[in-house]
Amino acid sequence: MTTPFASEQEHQPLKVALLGCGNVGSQVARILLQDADSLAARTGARLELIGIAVRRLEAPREVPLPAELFTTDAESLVKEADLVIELLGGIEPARSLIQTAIAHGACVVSANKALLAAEGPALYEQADAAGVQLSYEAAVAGAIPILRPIRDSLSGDKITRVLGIVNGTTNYILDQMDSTGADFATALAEAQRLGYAEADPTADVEGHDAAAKAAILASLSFHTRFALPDVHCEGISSISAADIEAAKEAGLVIKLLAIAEKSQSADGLAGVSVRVHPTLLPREHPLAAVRGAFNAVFIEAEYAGELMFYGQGAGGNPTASAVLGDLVSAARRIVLGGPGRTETTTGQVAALGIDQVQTSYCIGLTVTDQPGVLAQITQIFATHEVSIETMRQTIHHGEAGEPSYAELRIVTHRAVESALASTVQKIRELPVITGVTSVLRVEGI
Ligand SMILES: NC(=O)C1=CN([C@@H]2O[C@H](COP(=O)(O)OP(=O)(O)OC[C@H]3O[C@@H](n4cnc5c(N)ncnc54)[C@H](O)[C@@H]3O)[C@@H](O)[C@H]2O)C=CC1
Ligand SMILES: N[C@@H](CC=O)C(=O)O
Ligand code: NA
Repeated sequence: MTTPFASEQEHQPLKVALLGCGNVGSQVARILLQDADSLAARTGARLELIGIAVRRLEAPREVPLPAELFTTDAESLVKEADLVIELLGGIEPARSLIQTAIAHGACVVSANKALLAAEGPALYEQADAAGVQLSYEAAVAGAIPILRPIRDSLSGDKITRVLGIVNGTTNYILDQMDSTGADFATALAEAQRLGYAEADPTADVEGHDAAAKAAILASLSFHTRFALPDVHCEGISSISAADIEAAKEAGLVIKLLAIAEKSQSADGLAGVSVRVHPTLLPREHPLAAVRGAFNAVFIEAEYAGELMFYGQGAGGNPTASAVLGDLVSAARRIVLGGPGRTETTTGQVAALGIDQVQTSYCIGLTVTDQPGVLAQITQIFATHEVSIETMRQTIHHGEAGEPSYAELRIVTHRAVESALASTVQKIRELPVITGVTSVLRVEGI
């Protein structure tokens, strides 16, 4: 019986350069060395790790690796390689080193969503022109195979909507706050300790990491290059314990979602809305069950219907799994020959601004407890053509002469964001309103 890689014995080893030896890089190096035989069998050529670019040769390392592999000369290392794995993070020198690798004919594997969201189109074009592969499965939802299914398995379908929990750190924080009552700072510190968070966790907490992933997901799903400025981004730093508690009472859960969906602006322009923001979901929604640092991407496609991809979106080993999958795939292409995968940009749809988004909203208000208050509020909703789905009122009776007040939680039908914003603005101006405690978007109701 012949193996698919009859040339296995003959093909010369492929030289692999690794840039970065942090959480992910150290695990990639370990697996490349430890699983060298099985990787060679699957690839048809040995994947020979020729060097690891680091900042300091003597830095203490949690994963023991042969000292002779370390170098501080990333540039020279890249020029010798057939395959380059970029796990430095950040824009520079990652971008220049990837450009050098491509110019020298190397295939590149990267997990750097920040770079790909900012500079992806230029890099893909350079790679296409050079006939080499630039792969980045690890950049979105870590270990979960999601980019390849969107690009390849669903290439005969039409994706209409993508909803993703694509940042493990924020999902971990929100889940800890929801399930254990942990405070924000403690949950964040634990996510950092577990290796989920970015070097600067602001990128996680403020939604920038998820926004970069949303741009990549939207680009592949809608065959159009979306970049970071196309993504509306709100993080979770304004989510309070009270918001979590109120959501719980209403049978909802707060998740930071990356959303990319086909939509239409008020004036009929077809486009795609790409956004990241805290979102209320019913507790029975499949994404509500995604706990801890896990990620999941929920896709709606015209023919496939609903699909959900679930798994570990962060951490050294899970991310290394996706990196190595890309590496083996790129190496096989070198062994077998043939063209690499290319991005398609045939969609050319417009990115819609956040003011044109249509979704449901949950608005928390505190109001004075007096006759006619609800009528004033509902009148404003009616004037702005925002339809109310449910309204819940809790009266708090004042103690020791304090006046009583009411807490209102109003959930709307789908409404246009700009109309909702004007509604909330007018409500704030009502003398009977003592506070707008939260305005959160709702999906899945
Ligand atoms: N940690 C995770 O769970 C995931 C990380 N990623 C991405 O993978 C990449 C790597 O992430 P981590 O390993 O977590 O980061 P890290 O911060 O643990 O590792 C990066 C390493 O690169 C080194 N480095 C930075 N600039 C360098 C330079 N100029 N020369 C030599 N070394 C340099 C740093 O000293 C550090 O050791 C990032 O792009 C990140 O966004 C993607 C998915 C999940
Ligand atoms: N910091 C990111 C790591 C993976 O991309 C996260 O928390 O998900
Ligand atoms: Na992935």
